[in-house]
Parts: sequence; C-alpha cells; structure tokens
Amino acid sequence: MSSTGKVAIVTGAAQGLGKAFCDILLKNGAKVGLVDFNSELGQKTLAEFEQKYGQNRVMFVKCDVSNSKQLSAYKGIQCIDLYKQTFEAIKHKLGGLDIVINNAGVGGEMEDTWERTVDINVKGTIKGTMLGMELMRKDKGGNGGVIVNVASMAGINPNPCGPVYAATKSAIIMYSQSWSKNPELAQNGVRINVLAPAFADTALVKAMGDTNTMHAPAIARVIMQRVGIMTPETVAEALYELVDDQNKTGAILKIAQTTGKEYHTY
Ligand SMILES: NC(=O)C1=CN([C@@H]2O[C@H](COP(=O)(O)OP(=O)(O)OC[C@H]3O[C@@H](n4cnc5c(N)ncnc54)[C@H](O)[C@@H]3O)[C@@H](O)[C@H]2O)C=CC1
Ligand SMILES: CCC(=O)/C=C/C=C\C[C@@H](O)/C=C/C=C/C=C\[C@@H](O)CCCC(=O)O
Repeated sequence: MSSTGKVAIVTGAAQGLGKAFCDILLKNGAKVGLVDFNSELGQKTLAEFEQKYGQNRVMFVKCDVSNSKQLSAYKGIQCIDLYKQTFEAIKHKLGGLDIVINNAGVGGEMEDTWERTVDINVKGTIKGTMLGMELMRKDKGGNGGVIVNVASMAGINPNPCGPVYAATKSAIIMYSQSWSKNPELAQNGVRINVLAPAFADTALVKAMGDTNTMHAPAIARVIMQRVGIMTPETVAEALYELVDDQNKTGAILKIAQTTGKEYHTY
C-alpha cells in the first residue's frame, strides 16, 4: 500500500537508520519532517531528499529529543517546550500528522555518559510517543495514525556490552506494549508498534570499538559475526511493514541479517 499524502515525523533522521526510514516513507509517497540535533548533517540530508523527491514533501527541524524544556528570552524569560513546538510546526507546515517514528538513540555506558543514554533513548522516546498521541488521537482533533518506536534486539536478549543501552531498549518495548493494550488508543485510531533490529551498518555500530561507548566490545564482535550486519535499507523495509499494515498494533518486529524477520511475543 502507498503512504501518498500521509505526513510522517522521523527523529534521529540525519543519518543511519533514521535517514533510511525517511527514504522509504518518501518513496512510498509520504511527506516527511526530519528531526535531529545535528543541524549540519540534517540540512545536508534535507538537501539530498529535496533533490530526489522535490522541495514540498520534506522539511528539517533541529531538536534535541532529550531536552524539551529550554529557556527562551522571547517575551521575557520563560520555559518553552521545543520538542512539542517541533512536532506542532511539522504538523502545521506539512498539513497533518499520520506517522511518528521515534528513532533517535545513542550508546554510552560510562560514568559520564550513561545518563545521557537514558535521557535520549527512554525520555526522548516516551516524550515523542506522548506528542504523537496528542497530535494524532481522534479525540484530540487528529485523524489517527501509527507510532513506531525503535528499540533493539538488545532490549530482548541480555547485552553484556551495554547493560544501560539494553535497559533503555527494554523500557521502550514495555512502554509501547503497555500503551498498545489500552483500548483508548485503538478507539482513537492510533496504533503503536516496536521495531527491534540487530546490527545494521551505521555510525552507531562503527563506533563500537570505542570503549567509551560500550563494555567488552570483543563480545559484541562475536555476536555480530553470529547475527550479521544489515544494510539500513533492509531495516527500513521492516519498519515500513509496521507502518503500512493497518492490522498491526502492539507488534514487536525483530530483524537480523542471519535470521530475517520474526514477530516477538511474550
Ligand atoms: N545500528 C544498529 O545496529 C541498531 C540501531 N538501533 C537503534 O536505531 C536508532 C538509530 O540508530 P543508528 O541509525 O544506528 O544511529 P546513528 O548514530 O547512525 O544515527 C542516530 C541519529 O540520531 C541523532 N540523534 C542522537 N541523539 C539525538 C537527540 N538527542 N536528539 C535528536 N537527534 C539525535 C544523531 O544525530 C544521528 O543523526 C537508535 O535508536 C539505535 O539505538 C537499534 C538496533 C540496531
Ligand atoms: C552500548 C551500545 C551497545 O551496547 C551496542 C550498540 C550497538 C548496536 C546497536 C544495537 O541496538 C544492536 C544490538 C544487536 C543485538 C543482536 C543480537 C543479540 O541480541 C543476540 C544475543 C544472542 C546471541 O548471543 O546470539
């Protein structure tokens, strides 16, 4: 099925899996709002997509999903919610909101980085889900839609290289599953699914030899050899299945190079 005329938001869209998710959504006719805190890379990716798909179907907004409340000097010092403003601006400019992909995520396990991992992966995804529900629920003036939260196989299987990372991804899975069991969400036309990929060829994985990012990278390399490394495009096809299949809510789709796609059940 096509997503022609639908409007999507993808966080962490400047590179890697997020960029591939934007591409498959654009290829299938959607308009896409790219969100990323890396402004330079975000603008570069935006220019690529404008060239490929035209200027009116894509926009970029700089936003750090872990830092929604920021002080603004506009009209006196006040706290503004930049994350909320970002989603609202995209809905306004692209003419609606139907698809939210909460993808922004990082690794970082050390004393000075683990809290950032929790803030971005957990708080960023929860807040993105809340905003998606707020703007898409029929009882709040929306037209319904779908949220896909990007977890990881590391949120299902124990991950000796990244206990904090694994905990954040488990949190994403159970947060999303819990919402999917609330009939209120379906009654208001919103589906919520989880994508749980194994390794894909992105900057996150390339940085894995860095012991500032993870524990025991040698173990990760052994697991990686066993499960293989996917292209971002392969992962994007799985993502699109969760977006496109109107019957899918509460689904957890695992995908790995060696084992392919499999729906996980508890
Ligand atoms: N690459 C892999 O093997 C796998 C990745 N994942 C998950 O997929 C998601 C994307 O990962 P990759 O594309 O591999 O990573 P990546 O590092 O290539 O890209 C992540 C993007 O998110 C952006 N980002 C990071 N923190 C942000 C923040 N606070 N606010 C806004 N943007 C932010 C970065 O600027 C970057 O553009 C992450 O949630 C990751 O945990 C899950 C399973 C496997
Ligand atoms: C600190 C960050 C971190 O721990 C690793 C990040 C690297 C890649 C992204 C991550 O989301 C990928 C995880 C892939 C896991 C794949 C499979 C395992 O869960 C299988 C475990 C069972 C086995 O030992 O084969």
